[in-house]
Amino acid sequence: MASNGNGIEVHDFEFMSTQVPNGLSKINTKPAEMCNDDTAPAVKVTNVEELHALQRKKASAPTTPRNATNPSTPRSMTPRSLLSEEERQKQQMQSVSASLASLTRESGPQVVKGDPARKRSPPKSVVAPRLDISDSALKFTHVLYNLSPSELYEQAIKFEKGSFITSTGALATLSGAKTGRSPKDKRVVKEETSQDDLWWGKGSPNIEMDEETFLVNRERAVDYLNSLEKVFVNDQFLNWDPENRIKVRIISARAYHSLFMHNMCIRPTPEELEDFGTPDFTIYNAGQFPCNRYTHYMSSSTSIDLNLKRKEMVILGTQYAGEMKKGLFSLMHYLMPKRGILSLHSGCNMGKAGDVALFFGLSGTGKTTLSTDPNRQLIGDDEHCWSNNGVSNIEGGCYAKCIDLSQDKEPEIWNAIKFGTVLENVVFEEHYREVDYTDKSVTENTRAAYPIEYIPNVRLPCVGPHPKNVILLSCDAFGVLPPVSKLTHSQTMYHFISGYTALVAGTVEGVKEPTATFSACFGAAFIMLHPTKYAAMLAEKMQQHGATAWLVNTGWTGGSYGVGTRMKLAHTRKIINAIHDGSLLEAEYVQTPIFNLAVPTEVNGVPSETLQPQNAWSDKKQYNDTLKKLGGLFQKNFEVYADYKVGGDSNLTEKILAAGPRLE
Ligand SMILES: Nc1ncnc2c1ncn2[C@@H]1O[C@H](COP(=O)(O)OP(=O)(O)O)[C@@H](O)[C@H]1O
Ligand SMILES: C=C(OP(=O)(O)O)C(=O)O
Ligand SMILES: [Ca+2]
Ligand SMILES: [Mn+2]
Repeated sequence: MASNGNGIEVHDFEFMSTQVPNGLSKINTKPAEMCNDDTAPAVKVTNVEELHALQRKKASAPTTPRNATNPSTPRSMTPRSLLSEEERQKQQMQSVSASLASLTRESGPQVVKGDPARKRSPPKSVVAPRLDISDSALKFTHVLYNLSPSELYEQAIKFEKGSFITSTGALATLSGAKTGRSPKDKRVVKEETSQDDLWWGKGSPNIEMDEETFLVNRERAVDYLNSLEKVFVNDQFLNWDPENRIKVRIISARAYHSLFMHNMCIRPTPEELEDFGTPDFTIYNAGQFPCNRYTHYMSSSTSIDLNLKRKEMVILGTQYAGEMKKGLFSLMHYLMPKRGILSLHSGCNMGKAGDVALFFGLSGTGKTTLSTDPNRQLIGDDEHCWSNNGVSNIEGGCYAKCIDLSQDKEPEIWNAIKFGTVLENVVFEEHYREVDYTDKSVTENTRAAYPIEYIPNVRLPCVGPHPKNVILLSCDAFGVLPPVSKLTHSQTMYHFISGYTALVAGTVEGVKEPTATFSACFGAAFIMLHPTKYAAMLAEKMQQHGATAWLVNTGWTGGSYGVGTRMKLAHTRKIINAIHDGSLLEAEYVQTPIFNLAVPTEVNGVPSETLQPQNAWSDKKQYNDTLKKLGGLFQKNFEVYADYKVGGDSNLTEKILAAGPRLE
């Protein structure tokens, strides 16, 4: 072998070659009539740019499939409206420019659609030229509008630190300093259109803010977003009930946030996107950019501000994506009851016989895990509406906890963690990018957000008939609540209003004492009206449709946290199966002390001795003391509701008060 002088190796043998003056051999090209493998015609381009342009076919982001038989709805490329494509795009960008407009300057920012990295010629403005020129007005903000998961992956990986593709194809991301919601930093504007309807004061999640302060924060977010070279805009829907669909626009600074909402909201078809028009609600997510602590009402550098009159939400100083999803849920908790529709913090699935079950519960109690069931169609894992027509999912995706996730115990969720899924704050092996779901180094609240159709037995559209069973999930770390009990109508209301769960205090070594959490309607952080309003609606709907309610403890058995163990998921699933198939309704029941709960003596597949919690405890005195202690916590929590009426029926209120634990 020899070198040609340029460091390139030249093979010093001769094959059909002729010697040329510089000593290098020239290989003869084959005659045309000889056998040639290269039968495909040459590409029709004149340069490499054109070749690369060919690689990318014009289309829009994937939509949420509308039915189960055809999950991949063909993407029509013919615009339905009479507007030219150019005119339509212009209107779209004018709408985005209006959303991003500063309220203190003359007109909206100059927005231009597309990735700044791909532009070669100067962009054309979509807003009229103005006289009061400022630097911010001269600058273009590039709008990455409803990008597809692939495009969002590329943006995240190129520009956002901490973004990686895992071994199964998911996008691993970091949410920064905040790895959970910040309920103490949530503010709701007190304004004349909604203030009389909303729940204010003790126990309420709605901490007030005035209209002007909202505008200060809005301006801060808008200025921050416009100062960026590019922003992500998602135009999507909430609610599978077509009559009560809400159009939402989410403006964010990160591809991770855009992909998260792409997965979590309902994805429009190209036709729906064309007709999108003005959104009903807009989120300005400034993410890592903090609020100004000198601003009135601010108690930290994080602020999540909801303005029902302006139909806007501003997020400053947190990148936790769940804040957007749950912010929209708060909005629905205001809008839907106004239309006589009950909004529910619950999972929902449906059996082959068309029997629908709701799974209420606070964070981590099992809504997502238990509504994802191979034998039943998934309607949704977290947010639903119950109208006169039945139930509908609000969202287009699921948001599962992944701590200790195993393929064995939760195969459907495991398999959903693939290309397109956002994995938040998980830890992975650095070379193969295999996720270690047991690793809590970043947080215990690791999450996966995936489109709902990633669960194979999804029900599309995500709607169903009136529920037959209502399951109240409680993760009782005290270990005294029975694994399952059947509730009376008034007990259902008592436990729904109480919204009890007790999780272990944290991951700190040696923390033994569980802390009780009472969260009205199993979602006090998201409700907008007084809890009794939702409770009255639930009571009425359950009675009207003859639904049965159950209290299921997915928490501890055989002792409190530290002594006992977590209820086996396999056992909880057996219990849930017995609820679904109707067999539990036929069972024999015994009443428990203090809480007076009806507990079945047998459940197929569950050891009978675990059904009565006192049997599972070795220290009976400790069991009794713990049970009394929990009863006392329930009573104390309920005191504030003693003065409220549930619905028009004063009898019901009395019955609810009597349905709680009795300590004698
Ligand atoms: N017996 C059980 N029932 C339900 N979930 C359980 C049980 N034991 C352990 N788990 C775990 O608890 C977590 C429940 O979380 P998830 O279903 O996401 O809650 P939610 O959707 O209500 O916030 C999951 O990580 C699940 O694996
Ligand atoms: C995203 C959340 O939902 P959940 O834990 O109920 O699944 C949350 O409460 O932050
Ligand atoms: Ca969940
Ligand atoms: Mn939830």
